[in-house]
Amino acid sequence: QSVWGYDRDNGPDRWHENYPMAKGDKQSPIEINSKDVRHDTSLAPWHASYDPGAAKTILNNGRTCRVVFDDTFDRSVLRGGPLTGAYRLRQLHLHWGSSDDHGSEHVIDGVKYAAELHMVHWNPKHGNFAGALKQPDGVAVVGILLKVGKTPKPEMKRILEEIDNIKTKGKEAPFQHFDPSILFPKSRDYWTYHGSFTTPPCEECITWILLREPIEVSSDQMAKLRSLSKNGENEPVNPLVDNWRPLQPVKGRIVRASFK
Ligand SMILES: NS(=O)(=O)c1cc(F)cc(F)c1
Ligand SMILES: [Zn+2]
Repeated sequence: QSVWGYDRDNGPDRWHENYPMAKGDKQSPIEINSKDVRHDTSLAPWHASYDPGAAKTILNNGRTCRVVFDDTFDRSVLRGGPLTGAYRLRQLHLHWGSSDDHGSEHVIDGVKYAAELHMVHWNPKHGNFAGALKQPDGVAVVGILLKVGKTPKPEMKRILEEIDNIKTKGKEAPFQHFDPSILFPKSRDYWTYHGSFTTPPCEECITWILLREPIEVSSDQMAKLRSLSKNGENEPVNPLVDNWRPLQPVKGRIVRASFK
């Protein structure tokens, strides 16, 4: 029984065999087509108030690089936008490609970005994260697109500097005193739609808040991400790349924009 992944024998086309939700009609990611987007003037701005002390560790789980936060109380929260109430920051992670011309999960008017960063928050009215997964308003993910450019965002350095300590699957390192809101681009413009986890169990519990403005990383920083291995330290190196899910059918969903 092979655990899910992104290879031929355990990849996105086979996830539905163990995770039936993968064939649902509110799956993510999707392509954002500006011509189909509706500008919703009633959409409020979103606000993140994160406690840098909530950051705990960074780990390589063989499928992504993930930073974990203390979410035992309303310590780092996301409010506003399409959301009702305060959602607690639980973790952030990334998806990226094997080269700079692809790797993001969401695609914007046909454009693929080198990577996509997800900040995962859950609604404490549902008790715990596992309970929130079962609710349509259970989880909110802020998605940030990463593009390769000449003026990389210095704030990304902190995460990428840690990569050397978590090269192989299962490696974890302390990651403290980190406020992820420094990663946000200048503009707060966003698209929002209702969708799912882009990985198993593919539960349809996510209010996506996808930021319109990408942040910049350098090609060297992308190479650093690609130096992570899917395998453990005593196994052959298996580059952790292309951990993105292909586009899923929109199935009539409306994507709203906070901007004109
Ligand atoms: N990629 S994603 O943001 O939909 C996601 C969120 C999550 F909480 C756990 C996952 F495994 C994946
Ligand atoms: Zn993700």
